[in-house]
Amino acid sequence: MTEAVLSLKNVGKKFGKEEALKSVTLEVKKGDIYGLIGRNGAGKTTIMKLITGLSEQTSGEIVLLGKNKRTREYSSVLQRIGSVIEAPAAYNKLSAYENMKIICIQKGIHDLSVIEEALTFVNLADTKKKKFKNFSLGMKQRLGIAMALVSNPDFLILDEPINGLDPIAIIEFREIIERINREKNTTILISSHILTELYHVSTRFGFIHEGQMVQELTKAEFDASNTEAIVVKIDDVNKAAMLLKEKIGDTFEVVAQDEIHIFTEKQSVREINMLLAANGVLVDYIGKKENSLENYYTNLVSSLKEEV
Ligand SMILES: Nc1ncnc2c1ncn2[C@@H]1O[C@H](COP(=O)(O)OP(=O)(O)OP(=O)(O)O)[C@@H](O)[C@H]1O
Repeated sequence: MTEAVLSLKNVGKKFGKEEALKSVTLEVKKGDIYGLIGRNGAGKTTIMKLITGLSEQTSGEIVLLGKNKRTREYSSVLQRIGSVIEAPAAYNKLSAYENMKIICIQKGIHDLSVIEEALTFVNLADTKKKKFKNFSLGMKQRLGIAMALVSNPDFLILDEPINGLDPIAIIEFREIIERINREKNTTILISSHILTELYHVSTRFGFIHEGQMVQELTKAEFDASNTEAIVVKIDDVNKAAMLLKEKIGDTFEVVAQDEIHIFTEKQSVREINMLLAANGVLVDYIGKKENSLENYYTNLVSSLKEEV
């Protein structure tokens, strides 16, 4: 079984009377890129602050790299993690290199070659004297990651790093995360409410809602439970269903008076379209429904509301 880098068991956190976390159980395994998914205020930052020792849990157990948070050894394992929680903290008037040098001094790192290496890793090696205050948001986020990388962490924690980035910066960011995970063998915990992006980058997901862990699942499990479908909207659903039954058996579902979802991989969009059109069924729409983390999360959250 793959080793757990982090586990939370029944962790609760209260701020006064408000319960920000209610008995959260979560496990990040070695090698994971774990996507922590939740709306604003769901409790993502609170979890990250508890792990990094910026805040104390009210109840439950946190074990990081084999050490319980309630033991003294926890502070030593914190040195093996890197984190960017909320905004990356850097001096506005200093360059990327100068900011990195300060981090190295703070962390007691004498070999300054790590700076160049970390900056290269996040595509910031060419920023020369440019000051932090003049960086784009994407550059700021990447510098935050470079700062977290100087100590070569086993585990990297990133709180909402994609927020506010433009599409190109998001792709660049994704490539960097994947490279860190692959080339440095770093396990990564990343939170976001931009679910399409988390879908691409993560290998495992945890859905958090109103301070509770609703579900954890791997990307493979998610994909298996979200079969792709060909969606057709037609004028005559009965006739279309009859034609489809003859052609592909029961691998379709009538979901509305004008809509059918087809689950077989054997037929292409083009073949289905031709079958329907050739038999006089008018097709208003035909296309593929992609796996959507967004839909999955929305359905999960609304099913919770129905249970209440
Ligand atoms: N220091 C604090 N004092 C009081 N309440 C707090 C504090 N920090 C967080 N909370 C509350 O805890 C809940 C969870 O907040 P948290 O910041 O963890 O959510 P989040 O999922 O990270 O949201 P966001 O995406 O907006 O950052 C919220 O209701 C928030 O108001």
